[in-house]
Amino acid sequence: MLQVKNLSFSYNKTTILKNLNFKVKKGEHLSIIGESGSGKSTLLKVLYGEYDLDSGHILWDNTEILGPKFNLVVGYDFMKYVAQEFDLMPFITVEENIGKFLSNFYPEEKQQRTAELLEVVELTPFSKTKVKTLSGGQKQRVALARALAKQPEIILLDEPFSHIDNFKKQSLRRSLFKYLKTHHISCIVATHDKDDVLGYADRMLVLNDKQIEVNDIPEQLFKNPKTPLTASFFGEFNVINNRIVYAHQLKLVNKSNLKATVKHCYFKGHYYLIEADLNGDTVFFEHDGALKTGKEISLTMP
Ligand SMILES: Nc1ncnc2c1ncn2[C@@H]1O[C@H](COP(=O)(O)OP(=O)(O)OP(=O)(O)O)[C@@H](O)[C@H]1O
Repeated sequence: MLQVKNLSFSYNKTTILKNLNFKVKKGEHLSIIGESGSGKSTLLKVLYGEYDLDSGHILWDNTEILGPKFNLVVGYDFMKYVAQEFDLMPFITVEENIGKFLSNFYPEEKQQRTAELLEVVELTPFSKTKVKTLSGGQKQRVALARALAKQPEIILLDEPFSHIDNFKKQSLRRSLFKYLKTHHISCIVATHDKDDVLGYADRMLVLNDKQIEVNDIPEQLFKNPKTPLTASFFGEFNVINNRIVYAHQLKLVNKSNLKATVKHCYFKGHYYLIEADLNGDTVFFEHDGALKTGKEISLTMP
């Protein structure tokens, strides 16, 4: 289990993380979310031992994770970290990059393991391709496979699918997260994408103003977001009568006390997002058809 106790960290004199406390159990999947600049990447780097803490402790089971002041080489065998900038060897092939950290003593096992990992990241057809000729998304997948090569106990992923197109993202996400769960590998994923969280993460931690705003089960946070920041992660929302109401919860009805005027209509595929004026405030709701600008409407909320 990973235990983070009273962790504080600053770059020079600027505090980025203040007094964080949380745990990640074996095989558990934790998502870290927060606005750009809230310190998600910094937290992953600190957990990896890339920096020294101002104060606090990080423990993986009984091993204390320490920064460069105490370690000549950053990192531990049980933990892998895939940064946003993946640092691969460009002049060798995909399979050589993945196999780089596997023992040459057992060539058959090495080959099997490489083939298994290529499948997890859906790069089997590129096994003999030189990394320098790959696209950004393909390189990101090689970096993921390489981090898994030696079966870590915990993996830290910084926006793991940021370079991967939507077409591939869905299946890669399923394949990778399924692999981590089956092999009881704990993972901490910094992300901006709710699809990386819903359906996969056991817990979701929201970073705000250097601290943990909330750490809970994603379903709870989705159903009952306590703050606009949490709600905004899941989608378009409104604050009406001091309540957070998602756009999909606000419905058009024949008659109600919530009278609004349509301002704009956005085509969103299987629905339209309607922007309306409600007593001088802008509200958004989802509707299955387009509505004309200027139309007077009535709305209801749960
Ligand atoms: N090496 C560094 N030295 C000094 N300040 C840094 C360094 N790296 C990041 N910062 C600052 O720390 C803060 C947190 O940055 P960080 O990259 O951790 O945020 P983030 O939540 O991961 O953002 P994003 O979602 O945009 O990736 C930012 O204000 C950033 O400018």
